[in-house]
Amino acid sequence: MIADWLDLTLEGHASARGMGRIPGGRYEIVAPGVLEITPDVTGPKARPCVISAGIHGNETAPIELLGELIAGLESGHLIVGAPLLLILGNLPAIRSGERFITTNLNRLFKRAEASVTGNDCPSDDEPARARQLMAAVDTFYARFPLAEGTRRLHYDMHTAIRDSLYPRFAVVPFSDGDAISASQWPILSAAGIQAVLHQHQHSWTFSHYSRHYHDADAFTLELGQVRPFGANDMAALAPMKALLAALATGTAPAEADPEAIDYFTVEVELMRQSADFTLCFSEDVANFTAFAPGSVVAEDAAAGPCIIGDTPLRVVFPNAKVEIGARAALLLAESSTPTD
Ligand SMILES: O=C(O)CCC(=O)N[C@@H](CCC(=O)O)C(=O)O
Ligand SMILES: [Zn+2]
Repeated sequence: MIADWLDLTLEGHASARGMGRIPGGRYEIVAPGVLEITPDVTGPKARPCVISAGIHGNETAPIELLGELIAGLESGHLIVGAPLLLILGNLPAIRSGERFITTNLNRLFKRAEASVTGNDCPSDDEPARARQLMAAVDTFYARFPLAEGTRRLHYDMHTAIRDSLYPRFAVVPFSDGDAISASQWPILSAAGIQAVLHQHQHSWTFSHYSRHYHDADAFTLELGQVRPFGANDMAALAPMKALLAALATGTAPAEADPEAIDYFTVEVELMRQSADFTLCFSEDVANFTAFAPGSVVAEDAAAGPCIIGDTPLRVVFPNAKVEIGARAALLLAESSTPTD
């Protein structure tokens, strides 16, 4: 029973391997917390989809969404019609309700460097998990060749630490390859995504991995704010749930006006460079808050002040407590188009 797989995985009792049937297809547990589902017959809009949650252990709404998807597939309410790789990311962190145990898993998705010795990580837990997940994604995408004119897909679902002027938004990882398929914007709009920000440089996140190495349409999706299990506003995520159902059944997702989304590009990736680092605004400043030219947004003993230049910029993911050398905030400019 794959619904049990989710519970047992979260409780730490799941077997590492196992396989069986669900209505319309079969499943295989290919690694702890990694479930591959293969349809008997692919639907008209099928594309190989990686859907991941819990890369940060305290971000529970995406795990609830994944659970609802699996329950629908197992009960036959949804008939699987596309190859799926469903992933629960950082299992020890999910069990302890922490963002991570030793180091941020979502910065380690870089080939041949996940065992990085240079990141001062005292344990191999998260680097080992990154290697395992990269291998699972590689195997999955290799197993299912693409139909003519289709792209691979990866939605890596998260929730944000802070409140946000746009509660649901997508991060588009940087790529020097093909642009994201234009068809994604109306689909994300219908799924309730309100803003999109395009990264301007490599970031070695999980979604970046699928885009950079596999040319997938790949996104980090921020779906509300961090809450404990049971305290999430799942009603606000009903359109996202419907999108996941369409992907899983290989049917056409709903579409809405892509101009309902506001688009941004990253201008500055603010890094914490010293132990003596502070953000010059309060904890309750929401994601996407704009700072006027001349505003000092951070002070760093090594790098000096970070001052907004000639145009206003919006702040996203501000976090003064990140490891030294890690990203402490993104500063965004408004953009008129969704292309990257
Ligand atoms: O709210 C925050 O400060 C962090 C929320 C979060 O985990 N965001 C992802 C974004 C990944 C990306 O840039 O694509 C992260 O920081 O890993
Ligand atoms: Zn996250």
